Amino acid sequence: MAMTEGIIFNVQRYSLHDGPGIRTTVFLKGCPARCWWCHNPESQNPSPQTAWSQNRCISCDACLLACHEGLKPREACRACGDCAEACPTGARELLGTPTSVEEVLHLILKDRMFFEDSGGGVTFSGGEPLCQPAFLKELLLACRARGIHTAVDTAALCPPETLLDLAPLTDLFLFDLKCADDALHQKGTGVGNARILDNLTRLGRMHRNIWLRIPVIPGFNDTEAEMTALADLAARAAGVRQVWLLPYHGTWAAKPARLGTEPAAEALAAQTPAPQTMEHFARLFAARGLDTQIGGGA
Ligand SMILES: C[S@@+](CC[C@H](N)C(=O)[O-])C[C@H]1O[C@@H](n2cnc3c(N)ncnc32)[C@H](O)[C@@H]1O
Ligand code: SF4
Ligand code: SF4
Ligand code: SF4
Repeated sequence: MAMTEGIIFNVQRYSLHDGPGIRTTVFLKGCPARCWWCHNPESQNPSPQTAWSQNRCISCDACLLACHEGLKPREACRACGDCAEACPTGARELLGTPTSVEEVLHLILKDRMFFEDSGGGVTFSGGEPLCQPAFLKELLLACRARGIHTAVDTAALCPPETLLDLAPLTDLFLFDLKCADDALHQKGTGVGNARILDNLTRLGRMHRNIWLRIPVIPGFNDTEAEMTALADLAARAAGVRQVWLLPYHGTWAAKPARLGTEPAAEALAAQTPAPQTMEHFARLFAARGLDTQIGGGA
């Protein structure tokens, strides 16, 4: 097997919200979008980076001593991870590790028994997993060769050739749609949605197992007009088996401080939508004949 490496920032075992059954979710680093609500902001930068949690720090200076460059400021840090390794409390972390296909596979195979018993498998998420296409392709091939069910959790922010090349190797797509209006999409995520919609049309022509995932984000797409437009779009798309409406949650909240960034003003004001709001939006999709669920994905 080739020794392709990718950058991953987390592997979550026993995940119940990223497709059917019990799953291992592998998070790949790098994303061209900057959704202000993103619960994985540590995924956006494609390179390994350090983080620091003030509330865990006991001011022991072990990290300072470990960094032979005197604890580099963020811009000069080469993300070697020595400071994180020296930290006794986990306050200093390295987010993102170059990892080979074999290493990822080794982790995945630990849970094979759970996959078989529950109808689960592995989900590749991120970040935008399609930003590391060669790595992802080898992982998908390796899983296929071992009969492991695969899901790719994507916002389809990639050239169509990349998506279509990986489609025959992927058992399930968790395809994210964030809003129908291009200008609104640009405003909320930093990128337009023309490529995403085109990718959905192309994927639907060749793949029969797409679950659309639509995050319901207050102040962004939680309007009757947007949800109706998304429901129309979902009803027109080919290959869609299910629609999942994901209520916004604020689990990103502690992350900007760790990453040394500022949260967006919209994020500070956002509240999780009420269950009645979610149910109302779900009815818009169900009324168009779509099998619609509210929640995380399974
Ligand atoms: C972090 S994304 C990674 C995959 C891909 N980049 C995408 O956006 O679909 C995984 C899922 O989390 C959802 N998500 C991100 N931030 C969220 C938040 N604050 N509340 C609810 N869902 C969120 C996304 O809409 C997507 O369905
Ligand atoms: S990751 Fe390496 S270079 Fe960066 S601050 Fe830590 S020890 Fe220094
Ligand atoms: S090693 Fe960890 S606990 Fe000690 S000063 Fe550095 S960040 Fe704080
Ligand atoms: S596309 Fe996904 S990973 Fe990228 S910023 Fe948006 S929610 Fe986060």
